[in-house]
Amino acid sequence: MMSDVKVVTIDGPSGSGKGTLARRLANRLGFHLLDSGALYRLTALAAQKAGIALDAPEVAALAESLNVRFDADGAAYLDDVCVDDVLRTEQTGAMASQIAARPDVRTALLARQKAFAVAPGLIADGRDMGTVVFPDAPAKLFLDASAEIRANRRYKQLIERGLSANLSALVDEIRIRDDRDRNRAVAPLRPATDALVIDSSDIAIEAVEAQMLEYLRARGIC
Ligand SMILES: Nc1ncnc2c1ncn2[C@@H]1O[C@H](COP(=O)(O)OP(=O)(O)O)[C@@H](O)[C@H]1O
Ligand SMILES: Nc1ccn([C@H]2C[C@H](O)[C@@H](COP(=O)(O)OP(=O)(O)O)O2)c(=O)n1
Repeated sequence: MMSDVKVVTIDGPSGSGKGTLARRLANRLGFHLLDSGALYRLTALAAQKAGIALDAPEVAALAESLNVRFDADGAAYLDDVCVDDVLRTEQTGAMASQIAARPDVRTALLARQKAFAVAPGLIADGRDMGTVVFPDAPAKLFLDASAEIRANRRYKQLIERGLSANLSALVDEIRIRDDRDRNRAVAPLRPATDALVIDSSDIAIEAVEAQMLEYLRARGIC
């Protein structure tokens, strides 16, 4: 039952470190992991593959019937084909942000996200984990960092993967995506009123994790 499951939510804008910290905490605590952004990205890719416009009402039906799975490393499969490389690009992130503004798409993905809450616990990474999907979660975190620092992190990540990147274009893209995610009518990106907000602009990953663990210990999660 949901109440037996310790749900920890981590929300925040692109490049704030949600995915990195969610993985680290899930490994450390032996909890399951929900990468909710991947579901929005997969829906956008499925729409593209089916030739459906991102603003068409058919996208919600597609989201509902999505044939997806994640392997043990978190790599995503759409219709049994690994799509992880294309899934993680900035272009797919931008498409995901567009379809994510549709209320019917968000509703279509809700039950699928809630189903990830399985004992002993879940680390849920996204934009509305603490506000909409798991409003009763006993622990809520919100990660932030300046747009410049987040774009810089993304730049380094892309270069490390051997991909080309343009820093000033990344700053612009991050600002556009932030703006869309923060100002949409349904489930906008914002901290839950009971979330611990951590600005990681000047804090190393290990120190962010230490702050999160201290918060989780204080709430009896670990
Ligand atoms: N506190 C931090 N300091 C420096 N780099 C960080 C920090 N947090 C995350 N990163 C790096 O920033 C990049 C983006 O992090 P990621 O976890 O993918 O962010 P998000 O899931 O919020 O988009 C990764 O390369 C990650 O290693
Ligand atoms: N819970 C969520 C997760 C993602 N989204 C949307 C908005 C985001 O810009 C896109 C992509 O999210 P994702 O977390 O994969 O992106 P980042 O890794 O933070 O760059 O999906 C959302 O609306 N709600």
